[in-house]
Amino acid sequence: MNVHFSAGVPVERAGLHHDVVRLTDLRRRFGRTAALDGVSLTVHKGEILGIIGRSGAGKSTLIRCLNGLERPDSGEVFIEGREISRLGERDLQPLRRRIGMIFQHFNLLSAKTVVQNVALPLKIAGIGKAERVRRAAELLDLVGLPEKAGSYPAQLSGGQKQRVGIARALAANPALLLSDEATSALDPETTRSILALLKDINRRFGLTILLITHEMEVIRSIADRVAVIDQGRIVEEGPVWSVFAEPKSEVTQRLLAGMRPQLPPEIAGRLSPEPVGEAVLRIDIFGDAARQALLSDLAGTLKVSFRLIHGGIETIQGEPVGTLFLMIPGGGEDVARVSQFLQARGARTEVLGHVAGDA
Ligand SMILES: Nc1ncnc2c1ncn2[C@@H]1O[C@H](COP(=O)(O)OP(=O)(O)OP(=O)(O)O)[C@@H](O)[C@H]1O
Repeated sequence: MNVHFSAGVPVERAGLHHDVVRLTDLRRRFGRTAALDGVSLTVHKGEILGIIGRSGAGKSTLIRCLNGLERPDSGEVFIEGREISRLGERDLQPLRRRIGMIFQHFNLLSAKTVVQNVALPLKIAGIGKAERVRRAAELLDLVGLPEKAGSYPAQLSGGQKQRVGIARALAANPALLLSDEATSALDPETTRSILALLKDINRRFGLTILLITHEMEVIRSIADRVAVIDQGRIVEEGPVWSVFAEPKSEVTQRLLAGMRPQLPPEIAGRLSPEPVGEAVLRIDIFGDAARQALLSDLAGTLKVSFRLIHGGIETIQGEPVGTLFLMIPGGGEDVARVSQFLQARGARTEVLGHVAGDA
């Protein structure tokens, strides 16, 4: 495969900027709504940054500020080191080409063939036909659709349309691929294959990707870092595994709720604050704490009995992150000893309550 994402970009622009995007204190109001309320954010070269937020959080306004469709009331938008928020339409055009976009509904031109769709950004950039066709064929190879060059979008599946969208977005060698809910209209299996393709392109060619989504699953699958946006503010930001391991904001905790092990409802429904029967202990572990033989050490060292009732450990970006639920019979003393033992090993523990009788 002979695809060079720096080809055609002057060397001084291709190599200089460690940060592809930098937003500083971005603000945009619509009447009384602060769509962006002081957003500062950086997208580093070569990374996949995921921005997640609920409906109305400010994601679309952020994207529009990034590609110059919206002017912020204040703050700055740097693309490859150049401030764009006050540029006129003429100066914006070449800068917009530095950002390739893929969309939820693909936005392909239905009257044009696949190869024409992919080559369109090159045509607009004034590239000659032979070069356009060569480059489009190369990109269709990259996204696994060489045989569909002459097809029309209506003849493709959703996943194939998005592959064409990706090829088109990459045609003009962008510095940044901006993915706006690009897998939201796809079934889970197709979503996985599109995300795998994006990750592969990121790893092989160092392409910087900014993913906008409302699905934590998308973030977990491929992002390196995540920023959580709510009511126009970034409420949490960090490496994906660490935000999954220790979500600090309530919004992040809610977004993660369906993805982390939860206490089974039949036990949750019987929880009582009264210290009777068995105590239910929640244990959150990550990193080194999750690499140890924590439970067998606990049983061997403290000689307390307990049972594991639910939980799991998954690997995110190579880091183990997990939640376990134990039931511990006996008095509060044992529970305190167990908690202390686990905390000393780096785990977080919380006594959720007690369950009387057989659970
Ligand atoms: N042109 C506009 N006029 C008035 N209000 C707007 C406009 N654009 C956005 N808003 C408001 O700003 C807030 C942020 O909207 P935005 O579309 O950026 O959120 P979003 O996170 O993209 O939501 P969604 O995921 O539903 O697309 C919302 O309260 C929205 O109603």
